[in-house]
Amino acid sequence: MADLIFSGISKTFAGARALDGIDARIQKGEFVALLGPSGCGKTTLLRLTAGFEVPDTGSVTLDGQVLAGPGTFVPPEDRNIGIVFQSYALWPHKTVAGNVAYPLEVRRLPVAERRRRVAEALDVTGLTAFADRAPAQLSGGQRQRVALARCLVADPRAVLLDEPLANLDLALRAAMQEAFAAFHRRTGATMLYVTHDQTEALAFADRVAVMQGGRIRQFDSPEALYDRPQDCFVAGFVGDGAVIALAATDTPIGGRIVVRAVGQPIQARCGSAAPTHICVRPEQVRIDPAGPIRARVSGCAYQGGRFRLVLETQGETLVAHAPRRAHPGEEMCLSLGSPWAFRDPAAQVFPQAMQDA
Ligand SMILES: Nc1ncnc2c1ncn2[C@@H]1O[C@H](COP(=O)(O)OP(=O)(O)OP(=O)(O)O)[C@@H](O)[C@H]1O
Repeated sequence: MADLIFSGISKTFAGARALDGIDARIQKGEFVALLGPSGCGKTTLLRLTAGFEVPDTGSVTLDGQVLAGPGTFVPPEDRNIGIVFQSYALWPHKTVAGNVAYPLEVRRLPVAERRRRVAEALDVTGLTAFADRAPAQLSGGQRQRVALARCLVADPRAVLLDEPLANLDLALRAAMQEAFAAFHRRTGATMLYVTHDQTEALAFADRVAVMQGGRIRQFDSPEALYDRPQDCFVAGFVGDGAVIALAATDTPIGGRIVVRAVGQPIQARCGSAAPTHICVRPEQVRIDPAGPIRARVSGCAYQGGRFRLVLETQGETLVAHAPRRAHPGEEMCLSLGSPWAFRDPAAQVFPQAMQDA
């Protein structure tokens, strides 16, 4: 398996920019998710990697080989990259084993070698017992596992997965997410996984590239995206909580800063000299009778074992988790524990210093 490098990639369709200067390096054996709203360019990046599209500028390199770039284009069939789509694209008249064997037949591998590799791929994907069934006799999740086995049997340099679980129901998705993660652990395959479901991306990917408007906004581990988002889009798109513009800030000392938000001075963690916003996750909002922030409940939803409260204070909306139900209109006091303060590159307004506020 191989390093996959995107360098300065842009792609325009009929005057509309689908990708706008993508730079990223995916390491050998990494499981990377491309996460972002509809139309942000995830599928286009995947299709460029597979060779179904050609970049306008920039290059795609796999294990030191330029696949696409100025004057170079390696056709899809010569890239040895496996692809799993949400539509399983199985041969209906072939058995499970026949479908999985197909790429090896095309390559004219000897029969004994074919049998060995098919048996191995069926074993890794938990399909050995289904080898002789037709695709029509399988569930959606089993069919998706056949597609995965067929892709793996060819020993690809990288595996691309385009929303592979989009057609499955919720319970099956959870089981299949676990199956993909187990598969990744077992094979060590470099995997690029497109999804707009952040639970899926955060749960299993080593790193997640959060995309918007054809650009990668942040490429980080799931915990870094959640704890230390770099801009308002990532803070709002990944995870639950609130993004609040700051009225004023102090000078940061040792990664901590006092900021003014929701009418209070608040101790925050910080990674930049002049933050413009804070990201407040539900775990950082404490319902505390002695807390300095007065808030009014505007919503309450049961989430299995806890309630998600939506709280209004000083024109801002916070989210908290609570052990008991609260009612709209109910008032409560809150304290905030260490939200994350960051500087949004697009922020126009520069916060005042605390002493001016
Ligand atoms: N073949 C094409 N012709 C014209 N426009 C295209 C083509 N393919 C993609 N686009 C446009 O490029 C942009 C990015 O599309 P892309 O499919 O990569 O987004 P996506 O993030 O995968 O979205 P989704 O989650 O909805 O699949 C969109 O505005 C889309 O309409």
